[in-house]
Amino acid sequence: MLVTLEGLDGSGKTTVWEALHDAYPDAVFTREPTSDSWYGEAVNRAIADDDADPLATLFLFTADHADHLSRVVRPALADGDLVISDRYSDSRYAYQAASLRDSDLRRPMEYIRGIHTAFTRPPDKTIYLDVDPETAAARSGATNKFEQAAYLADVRANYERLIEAEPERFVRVDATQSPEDVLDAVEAALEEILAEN
Ligand SMILES: Nc1ncnc2c1ncn2[C@@H]1O[C@H](COP(=O)(O)OP(=O)(O)O)[C@@H](O)[C@H]1O
Ligand SMILES: Cc1cn([C@H]2C[C@H](O)[C@@H](COP(=O)(O)OP(=O)(O)O)O2)c(=O)[nH]c1=O
Repeated sequence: MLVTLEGLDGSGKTTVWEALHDAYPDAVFTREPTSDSWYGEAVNRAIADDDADPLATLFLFTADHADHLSRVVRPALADGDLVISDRYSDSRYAYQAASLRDSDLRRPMEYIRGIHTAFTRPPDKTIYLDVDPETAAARSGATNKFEQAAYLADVRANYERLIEAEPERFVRVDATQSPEDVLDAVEAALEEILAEN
């Protein structure tokens, strides 16, 4: 089963993902952008480059996703493992649709979803750490172009569209709570998800 963690920068995904290692020692913990491939390195170069072309950046993230799927996610799922990914395809649908909002693409989110459909493996469940853009930008330190509050407001609106389209896939957690309470809520959500399957 594939469970993904999504949310704005600074929503606390990585904090939760790291804490979950103790509770689920047999799960496969992974992330996007990947941290152990040259595709992930290429993505990190694009993130750090304020002048990177947004469409080119979309394809770099998507290439990293393709490699992540074939190298990590599909083999782990084939072995029957629980896979917990810190960010996944919804990050592209939310972030790159915001980056491409003023581009020549008429419907960026639909376009981005379209290029994934043929090859991706959708998550079974997605835990969405919900936080306002100001808190997100403050927590993340606004160190890269994706971490600015105005941009994050667009990204958050895109996540809301995704949740509205597939309410049964998402579990929303209030990420403005203390780290302990956020972790408790995520662990409770995961218990329920695993009990259902
Ligand atoms: N619930 C929380 N309340 C306050 N600060 C938090 C919370 N969760 C994480 N943080 C802090 O916010 C920053 C970003 O957290 P992180 O887990 O890296 O978020 P993300 O992976 O979603 O960008 C870190 O400094 C972290 O210690
Ligand atoms: C996976 C992914 C990340 N991103 C962005 C979100 C982050 O600003 C940045 C790096 O992701 P990440 O390392 O997960 O950052 P954080 O822990 O702060 O949330 O890349 C996209 O724009 N599209 C994507 O598909």
